[in-house]
Amino acid sequence: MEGVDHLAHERNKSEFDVDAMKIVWAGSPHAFDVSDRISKLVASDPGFRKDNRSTLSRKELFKNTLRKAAYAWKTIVDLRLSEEEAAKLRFYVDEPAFTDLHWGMFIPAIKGQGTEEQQQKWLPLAYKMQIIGCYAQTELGHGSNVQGLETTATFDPQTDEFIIHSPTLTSSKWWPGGLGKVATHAIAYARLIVGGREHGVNGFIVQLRSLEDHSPLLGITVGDIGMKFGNGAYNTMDNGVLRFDHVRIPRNQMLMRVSQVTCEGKYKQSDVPRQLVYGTMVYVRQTIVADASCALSRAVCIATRYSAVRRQFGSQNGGPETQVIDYKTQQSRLFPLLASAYAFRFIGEWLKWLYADVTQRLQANDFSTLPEAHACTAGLKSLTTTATADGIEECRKLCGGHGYLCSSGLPELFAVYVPACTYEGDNTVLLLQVARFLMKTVSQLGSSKKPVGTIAYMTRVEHLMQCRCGVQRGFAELSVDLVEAAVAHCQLIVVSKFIEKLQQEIPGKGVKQQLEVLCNIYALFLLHKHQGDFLSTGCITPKHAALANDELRSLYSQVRPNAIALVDAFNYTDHYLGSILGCYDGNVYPKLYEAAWKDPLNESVVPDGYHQYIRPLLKQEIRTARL
Ligand SMILES: CCCCCCCC/C=C\CCCCCCCCCC(=O)SCCNC(=O)CCNC(=O)[C@H](O)C(C)(C)COP(=O)(O)OP(=O)(O)OC[C@H]1O[C@@H](n2cnc3c(N)ncnc32)[C@H](O)[C@@H]1OP(=O)(O)O
Ligand SMILES: Cc1cc2nc3c(=O)[nH]c(=O)nc-3n(C[C@H](O)[C@H](O)[C@H](O)COP(=O)(O)OP(=O)(O)OC[C@H]3O[C@@H](n4cnc5c(N)ncnc54)[C@H](O)[C@@H]3O)c2cc1C
Repeated sequence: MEGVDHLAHERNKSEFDVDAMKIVWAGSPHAFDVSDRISKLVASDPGFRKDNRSTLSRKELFKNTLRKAAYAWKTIVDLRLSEEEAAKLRFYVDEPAFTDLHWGMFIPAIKGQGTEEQQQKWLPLAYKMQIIGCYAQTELGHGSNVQGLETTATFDPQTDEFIIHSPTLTSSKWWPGGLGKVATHAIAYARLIVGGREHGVNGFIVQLRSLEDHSPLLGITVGDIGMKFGNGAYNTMDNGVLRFDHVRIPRNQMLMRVSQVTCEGKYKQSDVPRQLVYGTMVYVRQTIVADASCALSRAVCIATRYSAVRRQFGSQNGGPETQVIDYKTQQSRLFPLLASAYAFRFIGEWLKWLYADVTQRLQANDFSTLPEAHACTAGLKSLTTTATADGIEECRKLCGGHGYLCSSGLPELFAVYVPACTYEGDNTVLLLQVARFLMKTVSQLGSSKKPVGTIAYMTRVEHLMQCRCGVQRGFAELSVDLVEAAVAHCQLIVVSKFIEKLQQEIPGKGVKQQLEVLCNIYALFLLHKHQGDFLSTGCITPKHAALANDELRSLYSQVRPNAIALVDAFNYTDHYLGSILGCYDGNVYPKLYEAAWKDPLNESVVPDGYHQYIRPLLKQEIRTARL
């Protein structure tokens, strides 16, 4: 029945202060207040409805996304929302759109790679959305290999301009979000050519469309690259294709914090690492880790609530069947994902600190932690997105057949999320960067340069390297093993930072105890999953492995009474979850049944096409093959 909490009995089992855990999940009382207020604002405004997405055509879907983006912007302006509140509103609108790239990449690129003068010119226009930007780096022929990009930017000293050109088909910009139909400007990455000499890939601000009638400017060919994975999902985003035909831009539209070109045509490289040109990608990778905890926690919330609602088998003398959440197999699949959601939340908090710290150091020309920041953002982006994409799919399976319904929210969540394993760096390519960092660290063992921070533990392998220092096989030859070592390195960071989180003051009855249980589940589940490596290297004995298994089962039993409260702590509205299976009150079956009849296919009891195709079949009016 409506208004009845079908999960009340589960909520009454909780052994900790859920409101206190909500603050821990949000990060602070202030962050909780902003999230709670804005999520409810979005949920209560019919202008942000999203339950019809799977029934719209691509063009209807895209136009609806533009409407919502404009409506969101109007809401932000009318309510005078702060930058933090506005970001939260865009998050809870929950629809990939051009604004993700305008706010998430175009603006950060100007802030990170533009000079003070360039920031003063372009940021006010971007913040007021008087221009809409995208990040145009990837090309048809190159994405991972940034140094392989083919677009050219040739300096013309006669006119003090750069000529931006797409020399080949494969140099066409391909994938940039927001590019296809909306962006008026791009940060385009191109090979800088000055006086016939190449100076690597740099970023250039290029206007793409008229601010009067939105038509593409002279020399610009631009459009959408077409439908992507899934129906609604990421098709709300106009990922685009862009070709330049000798497009001229003023010299001062090359982002010049890292490298400069003078009006005399002199190329100058600042005394900063050239990799700062990649700074926007590092920034986005750390935000993607926080996004991973959001996406995984959504899926886990849905699967946990539904696992408590769903009963199957086990009825004794006509009594109620067993809740599937009580099956040990269901717990062994679900609770490690619940623990991962919390683990990724805390590693996301730490990575945000690491990024802020390296940014502050860069301002003082201190580049000492840049390699570690690159390795951590690359590795943790790879680890958390892979685990989250796999976790969302596991949550769909944990919900049985109903998990495959769009009304469960899981198919769309999966379809929107999985590209995170590719965008902002293919996950394997990024792990290879971590592996390169680890090997460089190992090669420096024994020198005066002692490993610190997240690689401090590597001093312990020093003895290994000394006895094996002569044995070196090619990086490429060992890359599979090195990628596994990179994953293990990142997992160690996640576990370490979870443990460090527990050493902080954590208010609320039973809250720290619950987090300790989740931390132990996360760590022991990894040990169980990789026990072959731990056993073969002698890190643990078979008895240790058995003890870990026993402890995991015990920990699952400890989580069980708190599972619903632990997902309630995410404080997601039913609107944001977009899932009948995950609705707060657990009143699933009536809602599933009601939703079915709303499908357009049920607008008529006799389907279109019956008289044309089915009736002739049934009436044998179609010659049938001799049976
Ligand atoms: C239904 C609801 C759904 C809810 C879920 C929603 C979830 C999503 C929510 C929000 C979405 C947010 C919006 C996201 C939208 C998508 C955005 C995507 C945008 C993009 O994809 S932009 C393009 C990204 N492209 C890449 O990442 C390219 C990857 N390739 C590279 O980074 C580089 O090519 C490379 C690093 C792999 C190699 O570079 P290269 O110059 O060749 O360098 P190397 O020779 O390998 O190394 C040399 C040296 O440099 C060091 N180094 C490399 N990179 C960096 C760096 N970034 N910073 C610092 N140092 C770096 C490297 O370590 C070497 O050092 P050494 O010499 O060893 O000391
Ligand atoms: C939804 C979505 C949104 C995007 N948005 C943007 C955007 O806004 N702006 C933008 O510029 N780009 C964007 N991209 C592009 C994205 O950044 C690239 O697709 C991504 O960097 C991967 O590069 P790639 O496509 O060249 O993959 P590839 O590198 O071609 O990967 C193909 C395979 O090759 C393997 N591989 C590649 N190099 C190596 C190597 N050295 N060693 C071992 N294996 C290797 C990879 O692991 C992978 O298995 C987007 C992509 C998607 C899917």
